Amino acid sequence: MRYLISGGGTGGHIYPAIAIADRIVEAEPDASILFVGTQKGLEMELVTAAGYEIKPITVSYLKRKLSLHNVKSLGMLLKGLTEAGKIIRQFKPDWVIGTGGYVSGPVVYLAAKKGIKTLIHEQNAFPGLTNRILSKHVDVVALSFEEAACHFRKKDRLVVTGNPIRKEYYQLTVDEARKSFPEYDEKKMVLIAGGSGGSSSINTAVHEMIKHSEELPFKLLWATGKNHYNQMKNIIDEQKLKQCGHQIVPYIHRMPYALKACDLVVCSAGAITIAEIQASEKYAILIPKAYTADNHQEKNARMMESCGFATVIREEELNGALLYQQILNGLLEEHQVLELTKVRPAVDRIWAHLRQD
Ligand SMILES: CC(=O)N[C@H]1[C@@H](OP(=O)(O)OP(=O)(O)OC[C@H]2O[C@@H](n3ccc(=O)[nH]c3=O)[C@H](O)[C@@H]2O)O[C@H](CO)[C@@H](O)[C@@H]1O
Repeated sequence: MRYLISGGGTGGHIYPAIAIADRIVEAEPDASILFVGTQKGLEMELVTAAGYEIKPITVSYLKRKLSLHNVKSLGMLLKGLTEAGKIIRQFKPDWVIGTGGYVSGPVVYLAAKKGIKTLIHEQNAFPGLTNRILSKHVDVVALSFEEAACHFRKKDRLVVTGNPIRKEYYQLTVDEARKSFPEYDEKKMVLIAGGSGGSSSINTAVHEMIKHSEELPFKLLWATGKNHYNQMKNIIDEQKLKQCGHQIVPYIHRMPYALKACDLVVCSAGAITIAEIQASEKYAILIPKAYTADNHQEKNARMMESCGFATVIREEELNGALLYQQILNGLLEEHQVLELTKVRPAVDRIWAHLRQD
């Protein structure tokens, strides 16, 4: 079978698409898979690194109010629809799958109009605009949370699958993962990341905390986010940081290993990151990004907190001293983590729907 997959913009849309592709290939090794993204998006790098072919189309996001930007975006959307149409005609997919982000809009919409089978996946309890529009046209709307259902009108096509994550999260052992990080052997390893784009509030608090980094009883693996990296490197004493055994990087490419190896995670509360933390069986300090649609990151974080799997710090109360204290508490106390054996991987549920024609 032939599968065209589109999802982009941020890691939270791209990694689920890769996880679904990996599951398809596992079940159907001779399947043909092609991704569609935008030239500027993170998807070009991440999808290629995962070993799949990706073709670009031209699209841009729409602002919620009238603006010159929207006039330009509509022009780009028309161009994107033409380009998506050409890719669909040439590739002749049996299924078209969208995992959100505005790039998936024209691809999935055109495929549905042409009568090709379509599935979209929504990662959050509050669905994104592209998926809400597409849901009226597609065959299957796969949800990660039951709570998302009330935002969709056509209930007959909704299925709850959970969030698909890459299989390494279920397969890696802590011992295997730790071999990739021998430098953290004698102190606890704390992983810090602010989602695929990084978080300036987390970076600022970490910077405040590491001013006295030689005294910290743990070592950091700190991903600043690519756009924040140069600025952070300019204001911290990187040499001193290194001497104390901490690492600062723009982006962690081997996140399954880092998450499995670490003793504690500090991160923002994107839906995919949370699914990965659960699968890695780690306790987390979650700092939800405050400006997300319907404040969905705080809802994700509170759900983890209410189950006892995380401590939540709101961005407005975050500072270096509080972060330090919560990391110490997180490392010292015994915490409960999700029992993985009770969870059926979401990719299996999604695959079950793709298999039914
Ligand atoms: C600001 C915003 O609206 N963010 C949204 C976006 O975030 P974002 O892309 O940050 O989404 P997530 O936190 O869910 O996922 C980030 C992904 O990037 C990976 N990663 C991250 C950092 C790094 O250095 N290396 C790395 O590999 C993580 O392991 C994860 O797989 O999509 C998510 C899923 O739709 C939403 O829940 C988030 O609210």
